[in-house]
Amino acid sequence: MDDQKELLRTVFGESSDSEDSDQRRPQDGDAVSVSVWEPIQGIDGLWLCRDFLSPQQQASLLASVLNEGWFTEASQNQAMRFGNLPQWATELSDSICDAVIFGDHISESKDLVVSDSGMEACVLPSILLCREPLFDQLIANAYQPGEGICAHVDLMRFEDGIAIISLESSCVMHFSQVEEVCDIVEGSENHPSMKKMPVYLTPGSLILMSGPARYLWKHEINRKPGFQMWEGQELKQKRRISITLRKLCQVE
Ligand SMILES: O=C(O)CCC(=O)C(=O)O
Ligand SMILES: [Fe+2]
Repeated sequence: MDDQKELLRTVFGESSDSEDSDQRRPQDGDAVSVSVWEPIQGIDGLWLCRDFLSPQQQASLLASVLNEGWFTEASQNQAMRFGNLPQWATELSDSICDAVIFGDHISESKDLVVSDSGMEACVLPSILLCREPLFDQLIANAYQPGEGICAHVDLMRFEDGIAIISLESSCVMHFSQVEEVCDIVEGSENHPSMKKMPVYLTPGSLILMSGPARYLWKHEINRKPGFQMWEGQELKQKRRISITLRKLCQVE
């Protein structure tokens, strides 16, 4: 176990068991026991946990979201909460914390995952993981088939360390470097650094963005025909709901 993990486990103790919640930890019969994190190659600070929520946990989270009265009509596509989050969101945030502390990394090479700086990469720097609360802003987005979100970097009013959980429908999220870091010259659209990097998000998956992934890369979801391609196939679209958790910057 690496030093950071050992330190975090000492600070946080062992994984907390379910406290009257379906979302906290996998239940009996669930196949998932330990969260597995994949670094997204080429995007420092972007990690994917594919099986973060079991099907049962997804159903429970979706029920909690819908129970808020959100998304009862197809025209309603966004809801936000600031400050004290609903209990289900606090539990979700605790589960993210557990998944970071107790999860395992995988890498194609089976070597230690290293960041661009040559340091062993961590899913979320401990300075972010230890802040209290970990998240205090929640945004839930509902996308009907064909709907997505334009390329953007999340607003600077939010701190580093952003989590996105996907529900209901798979999608491809594309990442592209912000222009200032691409050293753009005219006609450089085909330059490797301008390439959009696709990341496949399945229901129940979680991505964490920090550092370069949060500040130096834009993310977008284009669900127009022809853009949701994965392994040569166009994805079938249904409604997709996402939960984004962030922490507001403190104002002095
Ligand atoms: O829906 C998503 O997966 C992304 C949402 C997002 O990027 C945002 O709300 O800033
Ligand atoms: Fe975003």
